[in-house]
Amino acid sequence: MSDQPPPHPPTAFGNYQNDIYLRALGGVLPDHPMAFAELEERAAAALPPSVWSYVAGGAGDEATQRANAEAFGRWGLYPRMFVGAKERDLSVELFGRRWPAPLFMAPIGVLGLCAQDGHGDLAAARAAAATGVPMAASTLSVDPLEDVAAQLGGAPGLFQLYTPTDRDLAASLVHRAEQAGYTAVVVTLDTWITGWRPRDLATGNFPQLRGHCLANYLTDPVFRRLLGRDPRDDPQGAVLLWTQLFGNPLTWDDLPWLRSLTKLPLVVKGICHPEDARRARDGGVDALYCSNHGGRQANGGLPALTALPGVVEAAGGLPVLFDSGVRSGADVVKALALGATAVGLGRPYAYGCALGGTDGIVHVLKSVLAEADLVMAVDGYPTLADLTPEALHPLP
Ligand SMILES: Cc1cc2nc3c(=O)[nH]c(=O)nc-3n(C[C@H](O)[C@H](O)[C@H](O)COP(=O)(O)O)c2cc1C
Ligand SMILES: O=C(O)C(=O)c1ccccc1
Repeated sequence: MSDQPPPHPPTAFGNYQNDIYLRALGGVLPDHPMAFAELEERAAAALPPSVWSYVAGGAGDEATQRANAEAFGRWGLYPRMFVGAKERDLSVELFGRRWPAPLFMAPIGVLGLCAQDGHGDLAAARAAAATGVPMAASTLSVDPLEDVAAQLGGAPGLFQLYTPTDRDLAASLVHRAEQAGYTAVVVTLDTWITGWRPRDLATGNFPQLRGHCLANYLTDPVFRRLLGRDPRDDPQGAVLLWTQLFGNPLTWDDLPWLRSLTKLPLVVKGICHPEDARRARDGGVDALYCSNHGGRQANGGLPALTALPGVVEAAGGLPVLFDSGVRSGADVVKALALGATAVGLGRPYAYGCALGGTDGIVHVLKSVLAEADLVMAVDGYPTLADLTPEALHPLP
């Protein structure tokens, strides 16, 4: 991965709208859905049922998952007039790189399986290359993290770490991410154990247990040493070893060790309580990531958007990444106004991947960015600095 910034001007995302209308004048309509509801419906039809239920499903009766998305409806943006927000600048500096917009692809473990060709992680990396939108690559990928990084084409990549119980394996994964050119390490804290997921339980489906998305382990020298033989000679043994190594119930005592693993910026994902935000900041992390894993892990939780302002306040100026329930450009703008530094898109880009691989993901990213840009234009917020909590009014 080169250090060159991606060749995308950090502006005028709204032009995607013009492109679509112009193509339509020539008789060509968009290949992919323009509304989230249709995107979801078509992805449901396109994906094998087991992949669909894994991706779309969540914990318990999915009340928290729904609440994540509904929370955006409880805020309204004030439109401001006579601003003349003719040019918008959505670019943001993060982890030593300039991002074209405060949007990134959240880590999605089974993304690989969402693509028709079975290589969704590579599709997402190519979509990052095509748009400049950074990708957070999951530990659980079909293709090894090095192969994913090789497709990023200069767009920033973040490596998401599921911290294994074996410290040497953790160090090896992080070292590989550094070598491959990722610009930050995101440690996910809320998934050392799998939440209660009725859809997956009803179908007895858990992709990793069937050996899917384990490439980062199978290619790892430490994992292979622990396995004691070539994983191809013992695929069952490899999955069994993975189940033993995957989930590490970390405590605050582990944070100094996590911090010592890398000089790259360290981000902790799953922070929703202000006290946790303060402790993580005091423990030397470089950024917080407010998320409830899209309601996949624990039902009965508060919407991540509701937790965001408390995390931002406790962050004391550290960047705060955010995801969970973002479905549109307007949602992105609201999360930014509530203090997010950058916003992660989750399921929607996985659905784009299901419908059209790289092309489908590019369409989803461009649509979300175009809407965010046009909301900022129409409502009179030309820069990210204009998006403050004062831009929002709570709805009854
Ligand atoms: C199918 C699927 C797999 C996921 N895998 C991971 C993962 O490997 N690592 C991680 O940190 N988060 C993972 N997440 C959580 C996302 O990063 C993000 O927090 C979540 O998708 C946000 O919710 P939303 O998609 O409803 O907006 C996954 C989410 C989905 C839908
Ligand atoms: O499905 C997920 O959300 C996920 O990230 C995961 C990964 C491994 C075990 C359990 C959940």
